[in-house]
Amino acid sequence: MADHLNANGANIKVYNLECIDLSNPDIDQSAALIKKVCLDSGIFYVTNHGISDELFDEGFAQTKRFFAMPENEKMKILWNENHYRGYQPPVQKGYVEVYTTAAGVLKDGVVEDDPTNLWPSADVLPEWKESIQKYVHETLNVGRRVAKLIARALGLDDDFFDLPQMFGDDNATVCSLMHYTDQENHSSEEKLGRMGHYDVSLITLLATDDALGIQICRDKEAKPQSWEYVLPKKRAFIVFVGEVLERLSGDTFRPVLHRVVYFQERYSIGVFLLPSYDCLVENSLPPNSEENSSKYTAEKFKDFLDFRYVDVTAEIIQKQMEAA
Ligand SMILES: O=C(O)CCC(=O)C(=O)O
Ligand SMILES: [Fe+2]
Repeated sequence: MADHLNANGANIKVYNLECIDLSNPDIDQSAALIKKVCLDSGIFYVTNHGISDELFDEGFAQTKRFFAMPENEKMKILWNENHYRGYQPPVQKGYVEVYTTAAGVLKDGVVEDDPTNLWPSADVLPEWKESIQKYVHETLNVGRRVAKLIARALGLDDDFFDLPQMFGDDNATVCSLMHYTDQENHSSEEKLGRMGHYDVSLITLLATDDALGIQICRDKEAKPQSWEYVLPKKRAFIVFVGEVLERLSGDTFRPVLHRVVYFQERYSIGVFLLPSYDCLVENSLPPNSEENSSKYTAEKFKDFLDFRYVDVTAEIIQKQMEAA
C-alpha cells in the first residue's frame, strides 16, 4: 500500500497490485505468484500479454464511437433482460452507460455470432462489430493463458479450463464497454459510477483508460470500510477473481469487493470470462487437496448467474434509491 496524490492534489490510498508477466517462461514461478495474489487480494495486473498497442487503441476508439452515437441509435438496442445483452443507459447504473455483447465462438478465424447479441446498425457504425469481436477473442485468449496458470496454482490439470464447458467452444464469455459520464451534473460528495460488487465471472480482464476510478475494499467486514485505489496501467489488464472461480477453488481464491468512483469522463472495457451455461459450478479442487472445503452446493452456471444477477441488481437499485 502507498499514498499517492490524485489530479486534484489530494492524498489518496493506493493498493499496489502484483504484476503477472505472461512472457515469463518460468510457469511455476508465475503460478506461485498467482496463487499468492488470489489467496490474498484477488486482483492483479497482467502485462506482456501479446495484445498489440494498436488493438488496445482500436478497442477504445470503437468504444468511444459507440457511446458517441445518437441516443435513438443506442436505444434501438436497449438492454434485454432475458439475455443481459445490449445498451444500458446511465439511469440504471448511476454514472455509467454500458453496452454488453457475448463473445460467440471463434472457428477457423471466423466468429459464429451469439444469436442473442444486439449489435448497432452497420450503416451507423461500419465494421464496428468485427472490430469488437476481434478485441474480445484476443482478450479471451489472454484469459485462457491466465487460466492455465490458475489451474496450475490450484493443482488442477493445466488444460482444465480448456474443457468445452469451461473456456472451450461452449463458453458464455461476455464483453462490456463502459462509459462513465455525469450527464445530469449531480452534486453528491462521492459519486459512484459503480456500487461495490463482486464480478459474477470466472475471471475478468479489464482494460481502462488513464482516468482514476477503481477502488477495492480488501476487508469488507471492517468498520468503517477502507477503500484503496487501484491505479490504471496503460495497456495492461487488471484481472479480477470472480465468484465462479471462488466456488471452483473451494472458496480459497477470493474475489475482491470493488467499485468505481466518478471524477471525470472515463472509458473501460471488461471481458468477463464465463463457463458454459450448463457447466456445473462446484468445488473442483483435487480430492486430496489440503485446501479442499466448500460451503456451496453444486449448481449449473445458468442458475448461479440468474440468481446472482437478480441479487446484485436488486442491491444496486436499492442503494441508488437510498443515495438519491
Ligand atoms: O469500469 C471499471 O473500471 C470497472 C467496472 C466493473 O467493475 C465491472 O464492470 O464489473
Ligand atoms: Fe466489476
